[in-house]
Amino acid sequence: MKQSIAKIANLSHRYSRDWAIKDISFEVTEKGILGLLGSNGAGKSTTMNILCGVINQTEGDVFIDGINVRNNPVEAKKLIGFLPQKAPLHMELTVDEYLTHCAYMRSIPAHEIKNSLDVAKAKCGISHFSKRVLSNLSGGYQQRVGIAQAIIHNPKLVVLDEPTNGLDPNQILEVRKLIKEIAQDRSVILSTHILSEVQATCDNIIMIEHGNIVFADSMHAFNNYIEPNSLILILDFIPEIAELEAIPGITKAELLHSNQFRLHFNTGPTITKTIIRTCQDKNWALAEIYLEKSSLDGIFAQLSKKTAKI
Ligand SMILES: Nc1ncnc2c1ncn2[C@@H]1O[C@H](COP(=O)(O)OP(=O)(O)OP(=O)(O)O)[C@@H](O)[C@H]1O
Repeated sequence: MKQSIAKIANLSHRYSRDWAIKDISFEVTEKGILGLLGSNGAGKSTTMNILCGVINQTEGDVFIDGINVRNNPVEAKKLIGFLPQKAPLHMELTVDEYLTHCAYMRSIPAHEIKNSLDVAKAKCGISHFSKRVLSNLSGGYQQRVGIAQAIIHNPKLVVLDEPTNGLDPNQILEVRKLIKEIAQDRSVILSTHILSEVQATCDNIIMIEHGNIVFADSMHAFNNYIEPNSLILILDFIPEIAELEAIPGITKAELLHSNQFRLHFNTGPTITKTIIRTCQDKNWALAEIYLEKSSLDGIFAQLSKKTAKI
């Protein structure tokens, strides 16, 4: 069984009047990537800031490798690397100057600093930019420098708050690949409001909404739990809506464009086989059929319905 590296117990936080998170509990296992998914304002940054000792919680406890972050922040922070939503970069410094500064901030002994820089830069693929001023790097490379500062002291846990925000599609793929690499020998918590980010990167997922956890399990369990319930059907022959709704398992059919329909179903995704067979039998000349992926809002709606049934 995997060891736990972080324990978040009954964590709540209130900014002046309003609660941002309420009674959140979860554990982070050693190695692998945990995705913290939630829409804007759900409470992700608040959770991460408390976890990393940036702000103090109103209630509850956070333990990193058994160390209480609130009671012993200096020791706990030695085990954590943090890349906040806005990377703490000093744009006027070169990569080496900046990372050296970070190494001093992390109390790395002077004789180990060069090696720490070399390891972090090699891991993040930025060794060739050592002398480059940060403001002259692309957004993707600046983010790599942000990740390098988070691993400079070789922490057991790395916390990344929306690490691919603002990057172009190629940079997103590269940063995701880098995150997977750094998670090979430590735990990573990654926060995002993008479901596909978690699906592409994470082993486990925690979904948070209005400051509460609404789902916590493996990615595999999540994908089984959240099944699509609509599909798009494109036909060369246009049947009546009533004929589509007569297919067993179809609860509703909508005409989207001239020959494109959205079908809602209450069976599993194998409904597509029934539809393909019906199209053949009725000569509707099937051009295309595909399941629709649920949006984050749709998933929250599905989750709250399922949770209400439990
Ligand atoms: N410093 C603050 N003072 C008052 N309220 C705050 C503060 N920071 C966050 N909040 C509120 O707390 C709630 C949770 O915010 P938080 O930033 O943790 O969410 P988030 O999931 O990280 O969202 P985003 O992705 O937009 O950053 C929101 O309602 C937000 O407005």
